[in-house]
Amino acid sequence: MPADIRITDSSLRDGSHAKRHQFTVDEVASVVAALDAAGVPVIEVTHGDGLGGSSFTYGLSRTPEQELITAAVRTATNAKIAFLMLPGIGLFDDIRAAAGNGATVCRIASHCTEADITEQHFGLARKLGLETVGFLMMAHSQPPEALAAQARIMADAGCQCVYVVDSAGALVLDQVGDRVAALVAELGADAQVGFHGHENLGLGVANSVLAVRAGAKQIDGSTRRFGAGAGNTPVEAFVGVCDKLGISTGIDFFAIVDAAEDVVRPAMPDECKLDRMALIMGYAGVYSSFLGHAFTLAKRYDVSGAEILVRAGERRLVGGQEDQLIDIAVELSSGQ
Ligand SMILES: CC[C@H](O)CC(=O)C(=O)O
Ligand SMILES: [Mn+2]
Repeated sequence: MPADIRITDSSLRDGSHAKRHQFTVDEVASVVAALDAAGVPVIEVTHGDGLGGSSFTYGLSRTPEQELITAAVRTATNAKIAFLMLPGIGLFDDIRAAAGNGATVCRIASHCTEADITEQHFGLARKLGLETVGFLMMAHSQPPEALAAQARIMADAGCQCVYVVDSAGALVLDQVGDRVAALVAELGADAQVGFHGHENLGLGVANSVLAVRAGAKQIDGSTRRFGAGAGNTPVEAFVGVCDKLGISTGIDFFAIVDAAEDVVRPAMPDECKLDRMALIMGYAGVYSSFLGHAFTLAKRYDVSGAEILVRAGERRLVGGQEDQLIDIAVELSSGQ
């Protein structure tokens, strides 16, 4: 029996932000082995900012991501290995390399008003025979109908599942359902709809359930919430909730609970916490991957990390504008 929904685990990609991109091959292999054994159907492995993200601006990787992808592919017996790429950070050749190393799901992300920058990348991915997923990031910042129009651009370019991506963990309950429903109505049989949640307001699981009720067929999470900000929708909790609601995921609850505790937690530098800075991100609508940057800048310039995030929210900064966090920190340190 096919599962009702397909879960993609992002611990080894969104978790890369929380790990400051320091994954080793051994960590990736052990996490993939445990998730695969628990029945997780798709596992995403890439630098936190996607292919090509290893850089001074986004954070240098300890291990080249293509080596991590290769190790994941070698380890998985059933799970598909996915990678993320943001046009402008990753290049066509990065997609070709990931495909050559055996990854089969290509996830392409843009800010949620800029889907047109993904068109060529979806074209290449389909030509390479990859399954395609599109990410409309910072989805809280646009109303349902605007997101649906952007989803249409991705689907027409060859995207097979468009995700509503709550990058800031700012969406609340029906705000998720309304957005997912708008995409489902727009895309019909042309593409599936997915949801990617963050825990910054503590709603990852509840928001994901509402996404499924509105018609989402693919849901992202991270085991042990290992992700940016307060982390992602916890896969193990979501699987347990789905079991109780009669939504089949194909993942064994007890096996994923053990994987979370025994394998994923030891690979994490710290728990992903619902603390002051994470809550502010959810409340102010700030990109979750800014957390580590704000933390580092707060220390370097001796200013409040929370205040950096509040100003980032006021300026409506989007992914790729990490350098503007430095401007904010400098302003705060000079009393502006
Ligand atoms: C930098 C890409 C970003 O982390 C993608 C993502 O997971 C999100 O927007 O939530
Ligand atoms: Mn994310």
